[in-house]
Amino acid sequence: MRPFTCAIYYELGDTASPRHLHAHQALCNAGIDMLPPRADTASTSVRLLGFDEVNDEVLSRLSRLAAPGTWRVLAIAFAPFAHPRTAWQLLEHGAADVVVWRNDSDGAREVAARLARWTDVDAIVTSDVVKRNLVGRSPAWLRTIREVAEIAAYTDVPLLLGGETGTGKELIARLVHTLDRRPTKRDLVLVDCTTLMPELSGSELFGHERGAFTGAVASRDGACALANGGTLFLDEIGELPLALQAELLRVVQEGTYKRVGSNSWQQVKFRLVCATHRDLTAEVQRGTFRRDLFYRIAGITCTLPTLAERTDDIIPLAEHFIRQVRPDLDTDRVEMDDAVRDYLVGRAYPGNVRDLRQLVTRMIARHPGAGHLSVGDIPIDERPVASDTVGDWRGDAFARGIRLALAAGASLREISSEASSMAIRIAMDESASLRSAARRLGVSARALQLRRASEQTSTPPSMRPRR
Ligand SMILES: Nc1ncnc2c1ncn2[C@@H]1O[C@H](COP(=O)(O)OP(=O)(O)OP(=O)(O)O)[C@@H](O)[C@H]1O
Repeated sequence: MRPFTCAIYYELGDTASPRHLHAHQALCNAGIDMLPPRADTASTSVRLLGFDEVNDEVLSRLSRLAAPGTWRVLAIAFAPFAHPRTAWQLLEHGAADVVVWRNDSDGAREVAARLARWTDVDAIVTSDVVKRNLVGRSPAWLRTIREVAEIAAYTDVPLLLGGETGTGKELIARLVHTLDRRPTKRDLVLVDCTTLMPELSGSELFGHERGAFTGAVASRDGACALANGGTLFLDEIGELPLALQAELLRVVQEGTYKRVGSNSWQQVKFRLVCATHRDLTAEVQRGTFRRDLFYRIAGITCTLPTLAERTDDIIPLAEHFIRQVRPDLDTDRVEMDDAVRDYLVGRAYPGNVRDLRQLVTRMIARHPGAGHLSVGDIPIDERPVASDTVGDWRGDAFARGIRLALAAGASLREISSEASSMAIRIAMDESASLRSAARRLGVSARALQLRRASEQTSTPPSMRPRR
């Protein structure tokens, strides 16, 4: 067993109780390297928090210890003193894990097993394969990566990745496949469910026989067959047509499917990773996503943090993208001015990491290749508007418009709807791309695209904006 460096923390005053000393001895016997009580050295990697009862003082000490970016705390509650509510309270106050210590041999074994798991997961998180592909050391990001690494290495249950657009769901799906420890692991197959055509009856997923539909000139394997023995990543699973949801349920549940146009069943086995930016539980409530399928694909769910929740990662990500976009540049010499750094950190990113990547790409395209990246490299449509053109928009002109609308008998709904349509039209007219218009409006590009599409279908042709 690997030796662990850890400190045991006695909560009941400075003198350790016999129970704690017993536990201490049992942990030492289990191969866990213990530091003396109250040792407070920065080099210790694990801290054990042992206590007989949970009171406010213990909980607030725990919260301080486990504050983001400080310690990962494994709390030990000594039975029979631990109340059934205790474990929850400890988790709520930041403990990463809780062991209820029933007797010395079980308790020590359990602690050792948990620490071994932590050490293994830490080794994955700090491995080259993770560091090379995924940038980020913020507490929110590290928490996510740890969770994903553990799922990938120790389980094969279906994983559902949530999170806004551009938060890195596809990248994480690829990581799960890379970290998967199956000895005979085969390929990763990616399917974007927004591109599945219902009229092909799921041929992209299940394959088809020759002549199954017009254009099926030869039989073909679908994604399920290609992913057999590997990983199937279904991106934007929330967009999967209802008819195909039933078919997919059978594959996930029983591992069987039929090719389109065939009567014989095929067997498959793959790891399933799905991703969505939608709230699938709300879709289940609305009846647009099957409840049984939802529970099948969401064996474990993991929601990726937005860039706003991990602002510490913005500059390292920007530097990573500079290196990616211009590998020919001497990145040590292409530094960012403080003003550029402040701008990048303070800016809103509705499209999250993808937005940041696009912005850095545009900046580096303007950069001559020598010297610092300065505010002059910031694209024109990104620059602040001169202050004299920015008045109080809720002023007289706005009120005049509303008065005219009310006088013409417009309802509140019509006024609100027209105001947002006009904002979209103006932002689109004044921006170089849909993405930068979306940024000005504080919405994601996808949301803007959907909104424009729905306006175009609901507005009579004569009233449609020309763009
Ligand atoms: N932690 C990260 N480190 C490096 N690059 C990242 C990271 N997170 C995201 N990216 C990059 O950001 C872009 C968007 O990531 P990705 O496509 O994985 O997001 P997504 O959540 O799947 O987006 P969508 O929901 O729109 O499909 C990609 O270019 C990806 O390489």
